[in-house]
Amino acid sequence: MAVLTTVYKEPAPIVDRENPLESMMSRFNVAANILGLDEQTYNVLKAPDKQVIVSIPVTMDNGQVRVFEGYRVVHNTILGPSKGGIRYDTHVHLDEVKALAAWMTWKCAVVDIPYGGAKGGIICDPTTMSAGEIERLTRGYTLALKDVFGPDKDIPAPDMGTGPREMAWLMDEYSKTSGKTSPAVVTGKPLVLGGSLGRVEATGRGVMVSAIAALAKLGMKPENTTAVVQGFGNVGSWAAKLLNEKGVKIKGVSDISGAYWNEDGIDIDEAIAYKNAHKGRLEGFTGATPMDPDDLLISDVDMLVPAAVEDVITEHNAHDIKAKLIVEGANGPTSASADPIINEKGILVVPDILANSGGVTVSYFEWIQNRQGYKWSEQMVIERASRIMTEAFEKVYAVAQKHEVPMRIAAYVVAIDKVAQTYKFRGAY
Ligand SMILES: NC(=O)C1=CN([C@@H]2O[C@H](COP(=O)(O)OP(=O)(O)OC[C@H]3O[C@@H](n4cnc5c(N)ncnc54)[C@H](O)[C@@H]3O)[C@@H](O)[C@H]2O)C=CC1
Ligand SMILES: O=C(O)CCC(=O)C(=O)O
Repeated sequence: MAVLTTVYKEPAPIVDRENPLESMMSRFNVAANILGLDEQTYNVLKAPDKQVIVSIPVTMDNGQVRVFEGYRVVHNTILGPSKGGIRYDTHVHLDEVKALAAWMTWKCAVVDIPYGGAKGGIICDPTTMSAGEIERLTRGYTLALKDVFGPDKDIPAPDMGTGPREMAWLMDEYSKTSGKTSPAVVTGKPLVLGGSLGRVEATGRGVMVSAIAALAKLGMKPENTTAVVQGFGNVGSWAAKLLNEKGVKIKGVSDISGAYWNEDGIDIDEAIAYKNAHKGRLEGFTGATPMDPDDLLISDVDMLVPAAVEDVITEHNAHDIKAKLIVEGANGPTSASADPIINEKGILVVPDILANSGGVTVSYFEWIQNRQGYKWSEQMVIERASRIMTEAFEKVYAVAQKHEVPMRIAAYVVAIDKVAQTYKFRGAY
């Protein structure tokens, strides 16, 4: 018989991190002003449609029951069913999930796919949990949110700390409760369960596509470009690999275990193989020299690819950045306090809601394939996603030129304009 213990919350220190919701709102406000957004639409878009907090009891391997806290925030559904990943991390908190959900709304609008925005998260440390514990947690979370999720309502996907394995459990649990196999309820699934070819690498590939487009605007060639990548999980490792294949020399990489530098360029395939053989961590990697992680983002390279967590570029380190280009693989890696400093320095930033939108774009393709019951070729996925990303990049770049604003603000302008126009036509309030 399992013993019930008190509500379990991993320590979630958010010290030294700015509030991502405030960062999101401050950019939203600037873009809303540029658009002359009416007060009614502003107020509707400011507030998430739905915020659900659930307690998930999980029998741990030692027989004790821990109760985890989970969230799902649906920001907006005017463009279609809400879409967004699920994060397993000790730092998950409601304001973070609210910001991530809103970013999903803007991201889907920027790449013009028919989704609203949502995000979920559970406060937990998956690195200290067994596969069985994570499975029970994922199934419990799915059950608790079975009325929120649905192929036409709210469609989750992977984010930090989750991947195809968790999406498979979610799909299975949802299918059992709804009495029919429902692959389209979640994307990022393993291929055999209806996952799409190209989804695993899609976000990193989109980062690469937008980085190459940005380098062209700067008159730089990939083969003469140096870069560092912060975060070596799904997004970071794929971005590093695909940029490297285009000729970019990746001099530094980092993950939660530390940062690693090689002046001659890191062998990315070797780093990925090392990580895969060492529980997803680079710790002890001998193909590079350990360095202070704080120095990675201010190192002497042309391009930064933050692909880990929020608020790593702040007013405290922005002055020291030497790169000419920042391509945001992560959501919210740059806090609003750093924006004026970065703009003053003339650094080109490809913002998160554009640069990392390749993931949700291929998730959209996965959802279409599940509904069609027809599998696309990898080439088709790559070509269509690259075209969408390139068109979105050019559109945002043109809006930035027109309004003489940074690409980040331009991306918000494009997104909010689309959502606001949809409200006008639907007359939804
Ligand atoms: N997986 C996806 O398809 C998408 C992910 N993103 C965003 O990309 C970012 C990374 O997500 P994933 O790669 O999926 O997560 P992941 O869980 O696969 O990898 C996260 C990586 O970041 C590292 N990390 C964590 N804290 C760090 C720190 N303080 N400094 C340096 N490295 C640190 C981890 O060690 C790991 O290497 C997140 O912001 C996520 O929201 C955005 C769009 C889609
Ligand atoms: O693939 C998806 O549906 C969403 C991925 C995600 O969470 C993100 O883009 O931040």
